[in-house]
Amino acid sequence: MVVTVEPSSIKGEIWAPASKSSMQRACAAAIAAGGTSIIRNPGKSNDDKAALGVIQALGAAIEQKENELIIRSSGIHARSTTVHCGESGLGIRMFTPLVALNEQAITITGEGSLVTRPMDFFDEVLPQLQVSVQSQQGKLPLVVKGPVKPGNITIDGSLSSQFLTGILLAYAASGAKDVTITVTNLKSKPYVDLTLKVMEDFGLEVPQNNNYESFYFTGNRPTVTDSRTYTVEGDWSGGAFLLVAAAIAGETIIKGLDVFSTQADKAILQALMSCGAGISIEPEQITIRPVPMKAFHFNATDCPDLFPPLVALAAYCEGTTVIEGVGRLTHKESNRALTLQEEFGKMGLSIELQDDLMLIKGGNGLTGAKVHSHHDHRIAMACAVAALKADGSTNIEKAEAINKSYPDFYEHIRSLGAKLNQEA
Ligand SMILES: O=C(O)C1=C[C@@H](OP(=O)(O)O)[C@@H](O)[C@H](O)C1
Ligand SMILES: C=C(OP(=O)(O)O)C(=O)O
Repeated sequence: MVVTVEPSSIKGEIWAPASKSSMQRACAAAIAAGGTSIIRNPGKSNDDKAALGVIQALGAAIEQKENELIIRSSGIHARSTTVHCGESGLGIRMFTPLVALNEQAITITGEGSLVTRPMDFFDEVLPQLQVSVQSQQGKLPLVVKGPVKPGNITIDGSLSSQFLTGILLAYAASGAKDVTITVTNLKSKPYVDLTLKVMEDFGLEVPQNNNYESFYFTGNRPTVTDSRTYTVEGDWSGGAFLLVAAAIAGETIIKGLDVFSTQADKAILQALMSCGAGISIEPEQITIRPVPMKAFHFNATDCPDLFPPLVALAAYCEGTTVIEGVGRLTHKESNRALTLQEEFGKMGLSIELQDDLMLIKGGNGLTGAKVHSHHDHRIAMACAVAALKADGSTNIEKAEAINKSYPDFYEHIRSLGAKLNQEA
């Protein structure tokens, strides 16, 4: 699909979408905790749908109601020998240790960019938990045969926090007792906070967190409840595109973003404040309007998904913006440092990469161009937002990539007045 964005002004009020990080964790915690879980504000992105498919394959029953889901679980008992994780990095890394709670061999597959993303972690770590694993030299498909036997282990957290999220959930689900997960060089720490928060919300044991260096399970699960209700959080990652669109293209009120959330991408607020954006934060809503903005410095090491919206923002900030954390971008849906450089380059933006730093020379205006998403949802959304104030129209090829996280994105910005055209 090609989406054409014409220069536009936006105005109005919009609700942020459901967070796939919150929704996918809720699916995993619901099956791990057992009993009945009512999930309010469920997400409907492709990654969310994949998570629902995985827990069904692992034995959960799902009932769809209007704006809520009911998940019933009697523990993790696979009813299929294949589990499909769609294109979700979190999905495969979080669910693989849970799949490995089963005794039978199960094949774990995925699609799109997921087939080239690194999974070597499992080759190294799962055998230490008595799980046999086969991969294609660290890539999909994986075949795992458990059950996981939790023990004291040391894992590397430098590539992704998602593996730790999976191990934490699997340890909690299997009643790990008196064991410690030691983690070296953990990145994306707030995502681990979100995991621990969801574990707490579903009544799983939350291990003692020793400064993100080790996590200790006593084996004492808090009072077990048979049912609970969980509301999926509004998404700061998708919401960041709405906030940046407003800062660039017109006064907008964004609702549904919890300023007390543990989501990593809430840090977009710091960047907006550093560049002098016209922002007003209230408990129920954030209002943002265009004012002249200046270049800023920002460390995105622990919130790498903010790079694409930050580049769109920096393009409209006077001077050279510096963003740290480029090394975190290599293994996402695309190699995002390079795709941002290439696609924004077509719109006339200069982006330099110096080791872990990205330097963006903003404030010179952008030119509409023919760009490509590289099948990466965040690249498509960043280009669409930046195109709102470019000179001339922008065509985004493979624009449907947004379905991975934010299927309503184009509808949402259109409802605010953006001039968009979609062609099959
Ligand atoms: O746990 C999560 O929900 C995620 C963690 C982050 O990955 P890394 O831990 O690999 O940085 C982030 O980039 C991804 O989009 C979602
Ligand atoms: C990298 C992302 O997701 P995942 O790793 O879960 O595929 C993302 O949403 O930008």
